[in-house]
Amino acid sequence: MLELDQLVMDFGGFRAVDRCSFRVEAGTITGLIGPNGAGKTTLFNLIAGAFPPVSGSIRFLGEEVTGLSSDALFHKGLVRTFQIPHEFHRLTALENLMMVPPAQPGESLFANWLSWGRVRAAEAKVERLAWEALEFLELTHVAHERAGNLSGGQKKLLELGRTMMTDARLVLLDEPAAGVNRTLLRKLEDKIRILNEERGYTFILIEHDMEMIQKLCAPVICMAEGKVLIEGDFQTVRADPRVLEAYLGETVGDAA
Ligand SMILES: Nc1ncnc2c1ncn2[C@@H]1O[C@H](COP(=O)(O)OP(=O)(O)OP(=O)(O)O)[C@@H](O)[C@H]1O
Repeated sequence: MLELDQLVMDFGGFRAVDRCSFRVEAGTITGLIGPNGAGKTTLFNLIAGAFPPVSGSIRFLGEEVTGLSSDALFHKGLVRTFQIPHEFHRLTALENLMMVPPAQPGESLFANWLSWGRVRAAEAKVERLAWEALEFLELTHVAHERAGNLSGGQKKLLELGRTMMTDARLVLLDEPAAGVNRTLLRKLEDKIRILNEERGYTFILIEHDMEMIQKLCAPVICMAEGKVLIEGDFQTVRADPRVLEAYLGETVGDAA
């Protein structure tokens, strides 16, 4: 589904992503781990089209997509979840879902200007989808609650819900477990698994919570200092001395 070949990203003279190559097979949940500053988020930014790489290439669904904007990638089914924007905190959970732009350009409001009936039909479809997402995520009881009032875990579920409003094929999740209590964390894991197994979403997940990585992810890729250190199943990656060394380096560095 996704193929990264020798991706490089520099900030000034600093190489944040250093010749990263790997493939993501359709139907998998790939875990991306590594110590702070390893380059994980920068790599996500490259994949999602936030900025183009200095060099290297990205193929998605067999097509060369290097340098395409995040908007163009979104329409191809490559979706990155973001924290709910601050200005959306005043909107309800339901409205937040309904604000996700349509996945198909043909569904734009402009196209529907021609016919009031089509506008109403499109709106009804979006609302139905939004309720389905809320039901799936067990959030119907907070449908009319402002997003800003939701707990950390409920916000993460809502972010996942926003991907359900699109024709997502590949979803990039950046630290889904951060700030989520243990109960909601289990629910979040279940929902990610169901979206993967039953709805066919492929995921790449950056996460520091190793329990979540162990439960959900195969394969696991560990990065350090901008490079891919190792790829394999959780046990193999965890046992690799280079991985231990990379994390220990972080501990020593942090303490200094
Ligand atoms: N816009 C930027 N300008 C300059 N340096 C940057 C920029 N974005 C990231 N970096 C640097 O690139 C390196 C990789 O950062 P990145 O955020 O990708 O790491 P990470 O693995 O996601 O870390 P964390 O787990 O802490 O989120 C870091 O040293 C960071 O300071």
